[in-house]
Amino acid sequence: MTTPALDVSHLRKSFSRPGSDIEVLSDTSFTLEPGATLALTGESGSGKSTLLHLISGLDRPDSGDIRVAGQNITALPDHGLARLRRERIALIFQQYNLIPSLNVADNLAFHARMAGRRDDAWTNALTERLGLSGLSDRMPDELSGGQRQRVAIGRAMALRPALLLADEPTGNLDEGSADVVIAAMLDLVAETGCALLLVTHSERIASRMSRRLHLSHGKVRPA
Ligand SMILES: Nc1ncnc2c1ncn2[C@@H]1O[C@H](COP(=O)(O)OP(=O)(O)OP(=O)(O)O)[C@@H](O)[C@H]1O
Repeated sequence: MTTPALDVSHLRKSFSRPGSDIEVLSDTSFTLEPGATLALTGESGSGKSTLLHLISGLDRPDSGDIRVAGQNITALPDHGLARLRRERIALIFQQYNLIPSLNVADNLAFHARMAGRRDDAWTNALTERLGLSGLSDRMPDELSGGQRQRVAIGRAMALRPALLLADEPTGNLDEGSADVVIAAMLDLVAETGCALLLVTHSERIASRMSRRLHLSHGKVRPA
């Protein structure tokens, strides 16, 4: 049996507010196989970003388990979690989050170099596959939104993660640029066997994923 890229089991998360607690996730469970693509939808405030933060190890659940490529991240101490996040989980955000002082080539290779896993052949292949070959010397502020997001995808995939988490990755892009970005992600996910969990408000983008889940009242259900 294949080990799931992601196994989320009975997750609960509340936030304490003066006078009241907000239960955001009450019993959230799902799995994602290697190479699978999943769209997560839900109303604003339903907890999509909270769920991504827990899966990426940026925050801890109150209870429940999260396994990434078989490893239970909820049981890991902080340093082990930081390492797993660096090596197995990649994140793409709506705001690109490129390093403004580094050019395209250095942004793309940044995380792999930081992890001591420089692989020039793979980063060169990613540069070409993402249509960035002529842009290697450009700085982030000299790029369009779609180009910036393609650099962010390259940076995420340079480490060959088991799981790619994308939070509204095309939220700032027009339809044409969004389509190019989604096609690039799906192409690289299919090639590497990485699993993709993508949060979106867009029906059009969600329909491109192989599976869909809707988050409502703290639980996910097939959409
Ligand atoms: N650190 C926090 N402290 C208190 N409440 C929080 C915190 N983070 C999130 N929340 C609350 O948890 C709920 C879910 O927020 P979350 O950002 O996960 O929703 P979302 O589905 O991603 O929304 P959107 O689609 O608008 O981005 C909201 O009611 C939010 O106010």
